[in-house]
Amino acid sequence: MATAGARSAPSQTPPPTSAIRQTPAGPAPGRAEPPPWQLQRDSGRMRSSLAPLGVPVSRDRDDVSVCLSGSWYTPEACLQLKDHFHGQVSAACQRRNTGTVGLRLSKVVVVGDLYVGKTSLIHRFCKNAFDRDYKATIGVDFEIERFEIAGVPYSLQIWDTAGQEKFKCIASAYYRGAQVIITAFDLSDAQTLAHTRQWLADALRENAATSCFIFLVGTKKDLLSGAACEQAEAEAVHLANEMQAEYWSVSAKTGENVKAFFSRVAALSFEHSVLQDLERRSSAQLQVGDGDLVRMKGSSPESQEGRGLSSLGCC
Ligand SMILES: Nc1nc2c(ncn2[C@@H]2O[C@H](COP(=O)(O)OP(=O)(O)OP(=O)(O)O)[C@@H](O)[C@H]2O)c(=O)[nH]1
Repeated sequence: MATAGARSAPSQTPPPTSAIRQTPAGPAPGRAEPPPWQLQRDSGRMRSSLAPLGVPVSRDRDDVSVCLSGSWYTPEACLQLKDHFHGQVSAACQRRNTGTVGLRLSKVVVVGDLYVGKTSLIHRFCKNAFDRDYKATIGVDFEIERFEIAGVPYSLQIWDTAGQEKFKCIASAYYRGAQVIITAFDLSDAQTLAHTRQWLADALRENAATSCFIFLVGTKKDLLSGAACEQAEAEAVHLANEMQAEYWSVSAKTGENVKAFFSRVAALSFEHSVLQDLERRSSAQLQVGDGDLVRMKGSSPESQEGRGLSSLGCC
């Protein structure tokens, strides 16, 4: 991935109660376990194409607890209105029965026009930094963010893709396998909102819509206020509904909503990953126990019906 991580010199001049809150660092000895819906973000990360296992975890934990709802978006702009994880997910977390979820990376792909602030959004979340200078992303770049959700380790691999047309074919090669698609636009530039349809269509060409969470994110919220902001957000919510996406407004400059947004991304994709894993394991068990899979040569299923083990010559 020769182009990953590169930034070029500037070639051109982005249920209705809040439950995301700061919590103290992970449970100290003797402290009560966090409730199952709590999520703790670990600021350990890496910038390379190495596999996720063994990614160093830094000690400066920046913990957040997360629930599945938030108050900064309207219910119409929300994918799911619920306060807690699915019952099976909570139970699996409590029993530490989340299979390989903690070992895998969930892929998040961020797409959108050039200059809308994709890199800035990711940098604000992963590095808590903001750069006023524009350096175009060349191809793709990625960050890995590690979380602990309800005691289960969980990692997001967040792919930053180039918005410039000339890098589009490189970037689109990395869309496949996304669990989350974040389509970003600049709240102060209506054209970039209109282009999100095409960005989403391109990302969905490589992914099944039913297997992805789709987010529409308005960036640079700090540049708008009052009626202009309300109007831009209303148009975005309307489009988000069409796209079956969840809408968020953020500012990488001020940090507004950035952590809450990624916590929401992590919570939804974590829940989905655990449910998928439970389903996969239960269907694998069914197949092992399914008598149809083992059949005596030369005999029809009907002729075997009603036979006990002794009639098959076992005992
Ligand atoms: N005021 C303000 N400026 C922002 C914000 N986010 C990004 N910018 C600025 O917008 C410009 C473009 O930001 P980038 O994050 O590089 O944009 P990008 O979408 O990654 O661009 P490409 O890599 O070309 O696709 C930079 O000058 C940023 O400083 C924001 O929230 N508020």
